[in-house]
Amino acid sequence: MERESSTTYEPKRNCEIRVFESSDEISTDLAEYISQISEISVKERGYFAIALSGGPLVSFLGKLCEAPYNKTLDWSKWYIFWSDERAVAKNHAESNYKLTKEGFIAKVPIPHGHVYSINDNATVEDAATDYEFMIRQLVKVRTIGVSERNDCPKFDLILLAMGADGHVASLFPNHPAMELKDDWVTYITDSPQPPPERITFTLPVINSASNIAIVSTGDDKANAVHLAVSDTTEGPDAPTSLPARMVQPTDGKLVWFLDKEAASSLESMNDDDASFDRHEY
Ligand SMILES: O=C(O)[C@H](O)[C@@H](O)[C@H](O)[C@H](O)COP(=O)(O)O
Repeated sequence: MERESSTTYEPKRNCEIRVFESSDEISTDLAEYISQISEISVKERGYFAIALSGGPLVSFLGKLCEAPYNKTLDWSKWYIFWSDERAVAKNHAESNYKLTKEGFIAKVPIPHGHVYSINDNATVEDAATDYEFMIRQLVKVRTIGVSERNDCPKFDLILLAMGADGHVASLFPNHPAMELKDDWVTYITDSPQPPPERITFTLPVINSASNIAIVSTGDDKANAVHLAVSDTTEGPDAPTSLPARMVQPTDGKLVWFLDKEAASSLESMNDDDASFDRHEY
């Protein structure tokens, strides 16, 4: 795909930032990005283990269901997981599973048995335990890779959205769930955004992925994007408790997909904290 890079900053933090004119352009580039990672993963490991999030993310997967990807990708090697789920029934309008099924999975030939949804028929505590157990089984047989650094699952790709408060998956600012080091999957019962009960990957799992993409649009995200990618470590803006900032792959690659509005605060970064590669397409 032809790309033009308009501005490049010396990267200090380990990420790439792609800025687009419209959601449609994000969708186009994201499809190519996912397709390339899927092909590499299938070639190298025989599988493609991808974790999705809920919310608006599925609306960016439309191009992946169309030509050429619907014909060229080896969908039989895809394994689908969720980085978080809201504690609602699978047929509820707010179910991440339902949103993803209707907007993506039903449109591509991924084998039914490769879709690992989170149990909606248990307490959030039990659902988190079950999901972690299931992931452990799949790590053992290497359907999901393993991080050599910490034995965490190494998903080929984790796709995240970000809220205006900087939350990713169901990890919210200042929430104790952000501190978990040994759990892979946890639950919360006090989400500041409804519904209150949710199941979520922990930061060690997110950060162990080979590839992480954060897709974020809208000017309400501009401040969180700025705090997440800046090098500020002191002062009132020090974003140590911002979940999106804590997404720091240990051995993988992080790419931000932003529209111009979400990227608008990046323009004000000066040379001292211009800490990212910025490309406009
Ligand atoms: O799980 C949820 O309750 C939300 O859907 C959430 O995680 C969402 O991804 C962000 O809030 C970004 O959503 P917007 O880009 O639509 O603001």
